[in-house]
Amino acid sequence: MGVPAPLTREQVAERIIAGDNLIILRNKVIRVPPSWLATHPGGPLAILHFVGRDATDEVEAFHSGPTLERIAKYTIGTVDISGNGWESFVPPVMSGWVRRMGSWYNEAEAVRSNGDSKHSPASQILLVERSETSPTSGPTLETLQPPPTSINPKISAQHSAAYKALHKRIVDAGLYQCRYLTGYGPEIARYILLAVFSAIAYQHKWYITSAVLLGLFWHQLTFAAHDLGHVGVTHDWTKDRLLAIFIADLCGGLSIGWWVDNHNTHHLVTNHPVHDPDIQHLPFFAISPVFLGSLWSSYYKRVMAFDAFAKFFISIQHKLFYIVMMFARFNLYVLSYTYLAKHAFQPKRAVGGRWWWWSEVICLGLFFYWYSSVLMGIPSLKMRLAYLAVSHIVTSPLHIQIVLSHFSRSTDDLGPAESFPARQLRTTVDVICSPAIEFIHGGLHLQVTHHLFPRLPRHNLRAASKLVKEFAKENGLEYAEFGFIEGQRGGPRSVKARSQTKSRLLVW
Ligand code: HEM
Repeated sequence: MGVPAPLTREQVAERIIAGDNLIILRNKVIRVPPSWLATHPGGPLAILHFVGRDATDEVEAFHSGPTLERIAKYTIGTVDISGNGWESFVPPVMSGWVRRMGSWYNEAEAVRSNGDSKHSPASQILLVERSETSPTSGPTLETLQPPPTSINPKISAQHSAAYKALHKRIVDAGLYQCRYLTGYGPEIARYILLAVFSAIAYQHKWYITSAVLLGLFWHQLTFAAHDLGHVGVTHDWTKDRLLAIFIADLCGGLSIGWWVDNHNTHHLVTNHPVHDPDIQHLPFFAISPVFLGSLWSSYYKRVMAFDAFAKFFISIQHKLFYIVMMFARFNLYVLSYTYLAKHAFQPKRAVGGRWWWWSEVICLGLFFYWYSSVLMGIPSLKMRLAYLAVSHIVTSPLHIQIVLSHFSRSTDDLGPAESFPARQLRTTVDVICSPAIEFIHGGLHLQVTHHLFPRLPRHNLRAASKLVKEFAKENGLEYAEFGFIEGQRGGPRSVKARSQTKSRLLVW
């Protein structure tokens, strides 16, 4: 028997329309079984956002070697990627289509841009609440066709090839190796010192000092939880997750499961107004540019209303920026517990089973026990409230930094033709800071490199970012970076600029 002929674009499209989740990896067509969608450790949306697309760079960035071999076992054929590579389709989920009980369901209506304008590129597809007249039968070939784009497929293929070469340089330089002693040793010493000094201050009844130190402890711990959530420390899912549950849930009161789920989606559709949950977090819609029109969030499965309340807060969002950031951690509690409640009866993931859910619930219970005991041990109500507020407000530089890392960058959707590295460099920015004080930013100031290589241990990001800068220069891509203070000036200003910009949706 000869080698089967590569599948044509039409054949791939037909199978997607028939309900198959096909993704392209190098020249292979991978069919992800429906059962795997619900149990995928990276969540179903990670896969759904790549149906019909060349997902090689994303998949190789997010999976370990053995997992990549496992993924290859789902190959059902090949495609011809000579020339400029595979011309990606628009995944059905990006047009509001999902499969439920084996049938297509239109959960939101896709609004395609009318063409290039000051406010939206021709490639932009947003989602709005579905109307009575929304189609019900399923996506069509037309739905899958990519919108017009300014992206040159030849350049995109070059970026992608250069990224693969860069990834190899990073692997060959040993930058995936975690330096436990010299890398994490000082971190662990810092966490212990902050916790111990906070306890000592508390015992001496220096409550505000204790609250500040506790806030600093949480602030620093977040970075460790972040690395563990990316399986970037031991590179073993179970070990990293157990450590992360201890740090995030028991010490910090936040769900690591919630964080990993939405954070991975954020990494894959960075800054997309309707698909990136990280720019939709703040119930204080004011900060987020996505609320400039009533849109549908494919992650939260709800309409983000552009109502009178939202309009008012958008008009003053630049004034509220720091106030909202001061209390951002409370919002993370809400998101964490809602996530765990929603996932109580969901099918167990392929890695982690149900134990992760129970461990999180138990550790969160223990967090509430120890933190409320701390508060109740303070004699006056006024001081208790001050302790609660100060310990949370001290963590706010973290939230400001994360917001700056993405909100100051483009939220345009340039369509599936844009390469993974080009998209990450366009939507992400570094905060410049000296190595001596970079522990304050926890490695996340090197956000661009982190986004290109999410599983890299944080202490190797600086070395990797030198290679990324060379890559960006050679490929004519902007590597954006600014100082933290400079970013503060630009950050709230850019938020203000957005408040004054008309809705992208309204412009259409
Ligand atoms: C048949 C297809 C797939 C299989 C078998 C698979 C398997 C896995 C496994 C076993 C993990 C746990 C981490 C690891 O062992 O490396 C994982 C995590 C993940 N996968 Fe997949 N995956 C598939 C497709 C995809 C696709 C198409 C994407 C999108 C680009 C994706 C994105 C992710 C993400 C974001 C994570 C989380 C990584 C992290 O926690 O840092 N996966 N996947």
